[in-house]
Amino acid sequence: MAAAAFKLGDFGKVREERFGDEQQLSVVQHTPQFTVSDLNFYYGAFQALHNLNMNVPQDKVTALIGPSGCGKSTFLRILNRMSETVPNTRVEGKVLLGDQDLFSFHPTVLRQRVGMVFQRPNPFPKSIFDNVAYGVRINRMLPASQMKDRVEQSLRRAALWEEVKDKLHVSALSLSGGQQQRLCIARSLAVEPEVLLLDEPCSALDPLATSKIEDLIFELKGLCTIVIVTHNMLQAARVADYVGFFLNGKLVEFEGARKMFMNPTNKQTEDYLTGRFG
Ligand SMILES: Nc1ncnc2c1ncn2[C@@H]1O[C@H](COP(=O)(O)OP(=O)(O)OP(=O)(O)O)[C@@H](O)[C@H]1O
Repeated sequence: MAAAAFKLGDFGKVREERFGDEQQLSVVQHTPQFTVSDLNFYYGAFQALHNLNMNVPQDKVTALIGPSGCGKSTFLRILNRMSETVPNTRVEGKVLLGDQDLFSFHPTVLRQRVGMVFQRPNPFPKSIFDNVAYGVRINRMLPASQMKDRVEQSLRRAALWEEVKDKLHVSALSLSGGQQQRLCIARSLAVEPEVLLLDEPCSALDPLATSKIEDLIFELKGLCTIVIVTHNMLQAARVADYVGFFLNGKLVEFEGARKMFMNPTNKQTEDYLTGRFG
């Protein structure tokens, strides 16, 4: 998808509206949630990621941007080991979650801590309540008596409670696309993950639903670490604290969002942001 044409000043206006007179963030200021060292990833003989090194800061929003096919989703899927579900793949290098080796976890345990929401909402063919309760139930995280509260809290956090509180037992498939996506976010939040990975969560949504999800991402800041892949540069400017720019499987630049959008270090980053390619 070609990026729309922007001037860096356009991003400055968006940042100011959303963040006011913000400080420039430096990556070293924050505790890393993920520490990525010399990471390579292969689909068969094809190398999709090349020697990635970065710290993804804890309890902040990090946006991953870059043209189609540059490896953003591959990287995101490594962070909760969904990448391993693709046959004939290989990973090299090191990723720490906090101070623990990401690859030492049992994937099911890891995915309780690192939740993921996909591009297209994928509710289960169950009631709204059962969708949200699903992960909590299968992981036996709570007694049944506390489930109602957890479901309500998760739906409230996903800004969906008011719209569904009177129909918790109807099928989730009867909800609109935007509501289904917020339901999937509520389902991920219900297990109280430390990290939420969002792979283009708004690409199938209309502007109103998109703006609700962006507000939600903004509100979740400080409660969990969010890593979002997006093709929408204005969306990245509206929600991100940090931004990583990928190109051809390499991480070209990783910066505080203000610096990235207003004064990128790399010429290729500026060309991508301003729509000269992509
Ligand atoms: N299952 C797979 N098998 C083989 N190659 C794959 C597979 N998934 C992705 N790739 C390749 O890996 C590279 C990176 O793909 P990836 O989906 O990570 O890019 P992306 O930046 O997320 O793209 P987009 O923005 O279009 O979603 C591409 O060349 C893609 O063709």
